[in-house]
Amino acid sequence: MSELFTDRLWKRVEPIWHAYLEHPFVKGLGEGTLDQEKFKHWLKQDYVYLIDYSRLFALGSAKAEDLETMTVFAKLLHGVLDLEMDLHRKYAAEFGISAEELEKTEPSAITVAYTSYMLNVSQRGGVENVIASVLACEWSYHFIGKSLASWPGALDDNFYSSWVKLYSSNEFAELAAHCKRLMNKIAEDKPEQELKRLEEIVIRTSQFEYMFWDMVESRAEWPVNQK
Ligand SMILES: Cc1ncc(CN)c(N)n1
Repeated sequence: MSELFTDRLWKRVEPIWHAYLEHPFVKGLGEGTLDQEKFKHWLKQDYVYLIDYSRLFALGSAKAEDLETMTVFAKLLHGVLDLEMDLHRKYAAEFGISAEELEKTEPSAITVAYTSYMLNVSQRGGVENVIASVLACEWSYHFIGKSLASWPGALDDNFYSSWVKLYSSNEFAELAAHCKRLMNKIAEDKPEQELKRLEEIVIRTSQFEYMFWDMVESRAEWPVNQK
């Protein structure tokens, strides 16, 4: 049996994704010691990130050439809007932040750069660009969730255990698996040159993921504050 495209991708992204586990923000989540002001920054930035991320699934559905692919993108869209963003809304309520307030968050420079990159790549290409753009996001969070779930105490009752539980859950695993299956199916008949191009999108988005962790750790917004 020939190698799956996602196995090939894994070899390229593995060093980047292992660096996430060494990142102070991610470590703080797993150890339950993360500064809540930093987490609040993640919560707000990630909420507006996920709004644009959802648009990608809607775009994937519109660009799909068959009903099966259209349905997978629709399931992924539902997964973000309901399952994942519900986690954000619940945490926000604990901070006394309403869903409306979350939605009004001003996206930071990195949030804009990351979502604009994915939207640009996806709008310029076919369904293969869309799935390559969204893959690292869904798959790497599940990788992080599963890794943190094996750390001592990460699933015990602490402020961040709901975070670890969601991203290591079977429901979230299924969303990541949908993305991987779709990526492999679409890659099946693609020439090497095209596979290389898709691989680069996955590497870039993996790098953006690291930059997003950095941004929330330092609570960065824009370099010059106008307020
Ligand atoms: C930045 C980012 N990347 C990935 C995920 C998981 N969907 C997320 N919520 N936020």
